[in-house]
Amino acid sequence: MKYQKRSSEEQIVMSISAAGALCILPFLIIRIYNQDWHIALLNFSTIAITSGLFAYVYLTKRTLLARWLLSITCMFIASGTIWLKGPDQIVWTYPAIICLFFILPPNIAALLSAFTVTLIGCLLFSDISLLDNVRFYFSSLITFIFSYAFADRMLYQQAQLMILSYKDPLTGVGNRRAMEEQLISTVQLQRQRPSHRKASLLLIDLDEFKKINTQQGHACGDNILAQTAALIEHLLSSDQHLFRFGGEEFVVLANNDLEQTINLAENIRETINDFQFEKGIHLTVSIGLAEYQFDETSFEWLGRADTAMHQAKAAGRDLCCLAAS
Ligand SMILES: Nc1nc2c(ncn2[C@@H]2O[C@H](COP(=O)(O)OP(=O)(O)OP(=O)(O)O)[C@@H](O)[C@H]2O)c(=O)[nH]1
Repeated sequence: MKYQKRSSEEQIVMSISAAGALCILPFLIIRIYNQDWHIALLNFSTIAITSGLFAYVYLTKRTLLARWLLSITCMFIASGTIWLKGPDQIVWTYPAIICLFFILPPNIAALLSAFTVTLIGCLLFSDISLLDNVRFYFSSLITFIFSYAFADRMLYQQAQLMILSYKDPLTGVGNRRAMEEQLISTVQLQRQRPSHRKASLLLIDLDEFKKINTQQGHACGDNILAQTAALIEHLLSSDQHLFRFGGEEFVVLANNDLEQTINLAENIRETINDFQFEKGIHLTVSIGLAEYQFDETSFEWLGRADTAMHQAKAAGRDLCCLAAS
């Protein structure tokens, strides 16, 4: 069977649904045994809903509707149980709050859990002492604050990790992973809509870069790479994206017609040639340029740009070469 990779959202919804159904099952059996039909019906409905949501996410990989339904189920199973069985079921409030923060964005979870706590508070108000009321609100508030802080922190760290995983740490431009994903989506778009505006690739290789490392040191080489990336990035429009392909090679993905991309390549070559780097270092680049051809893969497209770049090297460097069709 083919292994299906699941997003973290799918995993969270599926595990909470499965855990919910499995944890409630023993209670359902006890309720049926005790002929406690109202709560048995509530437990049965919860198991049916959570199992259904598990199957829905498993089969469709969609989570938006499932997350909302699961949150509403969490809220109502907690308040329903307390309403039917009385104050000794109060403990179900805390897992319900934590669950909401796992499933929904922190601000929405905060609103829904405040609603749930208020609802349960109203149901319990006249059944428990004033001190127990205060205890309930305080313990719910503490659970709420910890869950909010944890969920908010997780969200922030997730966003930071996402940025880091697509960024080259030395130059700050997109890394190879970012480039590959962008290339794949560009190829998909070009295949689906051949009439869509053209896309071209520039493969930019720094000439005789090894000499800089050998003569001036690796740290100086690093600075030159970062400066080169900044110089190129400065020349790009919003339709053109720079990535570090690896080592001293960069790629520009340009969603322009060929003429514009040829101008861009010449502009990059001249700008770097004219620039005075630190310690009086002078640098040139060789550029291979390839326009996307219908139905080729991203690998083939990049391969043609690479061949053109090597032709530029072979022809004496500091040149732009257009790939053969
Ligand atoms: N400082 C520094 N050097 C790097 C980095 N990545 C790759 N290099 C160096 O880049 C150099 C690339 O050398 P080569 O592939 O032989 O090419 P070249 O000297 O540029 O010569 P041509 O490409 O033929 O013009 C190697 O010396 C690598 O060590 C890096 O992140 N920092």
